[in-house]
Amino acid sequence: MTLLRKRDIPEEKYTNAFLGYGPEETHFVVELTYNYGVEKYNLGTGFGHFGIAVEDVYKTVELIKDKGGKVTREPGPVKGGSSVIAFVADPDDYLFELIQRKATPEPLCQVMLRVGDLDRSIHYYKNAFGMKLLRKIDRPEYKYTLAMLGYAPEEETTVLELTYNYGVTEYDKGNAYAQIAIGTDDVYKTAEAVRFFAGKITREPGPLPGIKTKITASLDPDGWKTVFVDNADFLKELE
Ligand SMILES: C[C@@H](O)C(=O)SC[C@H](NC(=O)CC[C@H](N)C(=O)O)C(=O)NCC(=O)O
Repeated sequence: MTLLRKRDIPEEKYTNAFLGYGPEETHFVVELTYNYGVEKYNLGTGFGHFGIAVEDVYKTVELIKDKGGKVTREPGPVKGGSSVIAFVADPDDYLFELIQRKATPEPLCQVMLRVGDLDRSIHYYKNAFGMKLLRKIDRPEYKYTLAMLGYAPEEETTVLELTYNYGVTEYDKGNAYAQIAIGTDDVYKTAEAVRFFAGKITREPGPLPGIKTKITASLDPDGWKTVFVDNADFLKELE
């Protein structure tokens, strides 16, 4: 990944770094936050991983090992399927799933979150967020079902991978993973849609003090947070 931007907000006692495979205007990026003096977080059990598409999982894992990285699952076909995958952990133990795919414009291809009722989540993300259900995979032998949701095909964009483990209705969300952010042309309408489809608004839509970018923050039926940011305001902020 490339370090795209770093900002220090001393008055709020944190520093952010934005990393990704392309500019923030067109790519999904990871926003890392360092809160002054906080060295350790609880990752909980609900957050799964970020997915990264690579052309050769075996070679990538060798490179990661050579650089002293931590491999938590050796490369090979996924249990119950044929995709070649591996898992690696970053220094804070966030998991990254490496997924073997042809070259793609968006290698940062998944955010995996565990949910307690897959149909409830699919209904919510389709209707409140306008996402498409791209794929559903049931692996009864491993007692889980996945749903891939997003705004474009998986080969082209980042998708939300929601995982339902049979019989598990709740997870510890910890205090490490925070949220995804999605662009919208109208934060007010988005907030209405969230409320209509039983999500919760935790920050009323409107401009942020100081920078004036309009945002709204929401929780899905499992309590996973999404911040919506006004597209035009965000582009101005990046200028
Ligand atoms: C692309 C898609 O097929 C995958 O890579 S699924 C990866 C698979 N996921 C799960 O097992 C989800 C259920 C699990 N109980 C959980 O909550 O994480 C996976 O991680 N497989 C591991 C393996 O070794 O194959």
